[in-house]
Amino acid sequence: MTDAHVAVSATGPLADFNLAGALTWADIHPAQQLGHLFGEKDPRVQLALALTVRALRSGSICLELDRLRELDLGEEAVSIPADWWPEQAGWLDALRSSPAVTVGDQGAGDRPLRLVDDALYLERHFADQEAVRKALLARLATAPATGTPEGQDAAVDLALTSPVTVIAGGPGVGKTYTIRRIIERLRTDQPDALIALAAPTGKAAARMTESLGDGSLTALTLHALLGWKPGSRNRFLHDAERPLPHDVVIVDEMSMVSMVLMNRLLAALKPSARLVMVGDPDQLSSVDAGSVLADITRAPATTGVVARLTRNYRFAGAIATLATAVRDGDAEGALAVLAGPDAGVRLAGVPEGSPALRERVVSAGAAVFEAASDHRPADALAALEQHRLLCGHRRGPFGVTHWTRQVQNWLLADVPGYSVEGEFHTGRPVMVTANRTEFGLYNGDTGVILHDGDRPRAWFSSGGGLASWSPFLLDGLASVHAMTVHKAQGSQFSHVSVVLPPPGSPLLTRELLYTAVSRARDSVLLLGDEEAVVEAITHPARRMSGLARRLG
Ligand SMILES: Nc1ncnc2c1ncn2[C@@H]1O[C@H](COP(=O)(O)OP(=O)(O)OP(=O)(O)O)[C@@H](O)[C@H]1O
Repeated sequence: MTDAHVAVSATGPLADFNLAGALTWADIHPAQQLGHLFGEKDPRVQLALALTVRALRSGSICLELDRLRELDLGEEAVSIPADWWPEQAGWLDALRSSPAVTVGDQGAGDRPLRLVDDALYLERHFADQEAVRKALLARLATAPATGTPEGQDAAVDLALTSPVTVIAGGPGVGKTYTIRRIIERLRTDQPDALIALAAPTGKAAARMTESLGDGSLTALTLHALLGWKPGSRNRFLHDAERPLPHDVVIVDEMSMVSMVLMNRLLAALKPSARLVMVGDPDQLSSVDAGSVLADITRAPATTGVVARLTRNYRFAGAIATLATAVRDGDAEGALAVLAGPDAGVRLAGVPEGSPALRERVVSAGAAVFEAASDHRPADALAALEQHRLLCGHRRGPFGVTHWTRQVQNWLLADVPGYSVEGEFHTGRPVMVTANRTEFGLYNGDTGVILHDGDRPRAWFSSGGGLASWSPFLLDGLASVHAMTVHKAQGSQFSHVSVVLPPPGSPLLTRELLYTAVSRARDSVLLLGDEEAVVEAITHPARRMSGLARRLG
């Protein structure tokens, strides 16, 4: 392999894992630094550090040494031969006696690594997790003693009194509806309470504002709420010394909140403030490391403050049955729904040759193109939301890049008058790839190109209305004939088609399939074979994290 990532100076296990594609220079470099700075020459300790950094990159807070086989070593990694892994007892001993490792949850934390419950952390991430744990336990200690709250009424009652409330449930169970009821109750019962609404992304915050809809409260990103300091990654104006003034903070789309951000949020709440966390713990977790919502809802300590919403008010039928089977790990049930009489859910083989996919993509693309050509922006945007092609991968034959090109070719072949001449051709669906708050646009927002005479304009739905800008001002627009499942999180479409990652892909997980399926309102077409479906359902992407266990 002649990859720029190959760490030429590595030797021993680091070099082996590097050549196998499981560790890159970014993982190995800190391990080598450890050798220089702490005199730690034991290759097993260096390997453990490199793997911990690697695990962080795929979202794990720590490296659980007894779950190494489940470690996500990336898209390109070949499977690691069993005899490459150091023998575990000896490996743990080497870590325990290393000058670079603090052992146990006490102690100064002046070493770069920490070993707790046979899980290895970078000290900074252990500190974040520990701070989150302690802050949650302190809040739980003053929570009212209830049984297991279930349903919307219990959720509202809890949010009115408990220092911490979790409202957990899938799409359409009334999470937004319940937030609205909480706000109404607060306004009558606790009219002096200062309320903040927040979400992890700009797009989610904009959607929260819109769906709560009376304009009296605006949701902010968590970064904006906490007073992010430009140029710093995770430093904020509000912290324990300068807490937020709010009495109640309601955070939506909690599944996307990382451990470090959760720590900053908890630190910035004044002691009397109540925190209401809303989200779907079964969806994909944050881009940054952590699986905070899933951890919190799983820990026995939080049973009394997690209100689960299960009744679906939006859709019944095959999509809901499929989503539930996927979530519950019921592969047989999922295959039965896919093979059943309801055409709303279907499994089709090899995507390239799938006439069903081509038909969906072309009819959706044609509708967007027709409306754009007739200069009907509202119709073009509505048509764009009718169907979305989702991929697990970005690159390769199952990825967004390949499928964007494929869809374009289908449209060129099948839609009369369709042309891709010029960068901003009529009907091109575009996606904003960075927050552009000056335009009211957020990373992940989608729009369509229309023409005013010969000038292209990019049209978006914005704040309940329509808005358009010159696409040249919005640099970084991408074509959105296909998008990743990750990017689609928080959005729904009438019809969804999903190119499944191939069997063996580390991205083929239960959470990915559940998130993809639950984006659909009216129909979902899965592209892949039964093996891929079964593999996804039987592989929960359990990120490694000590939070659930240490919360108790
Ligand atoms: N108790 C209820 N009575 C009547 N209608 C309800 C109730 N709860 C929710 N709904 C309706 O069901 C639909 C879905 O609710 P809502 O949008 O709040 O779900 P959600 O959990 O926020 O979904 P998503 O996560 O997809 O945003 C909405 O139209 C809402 O008005």
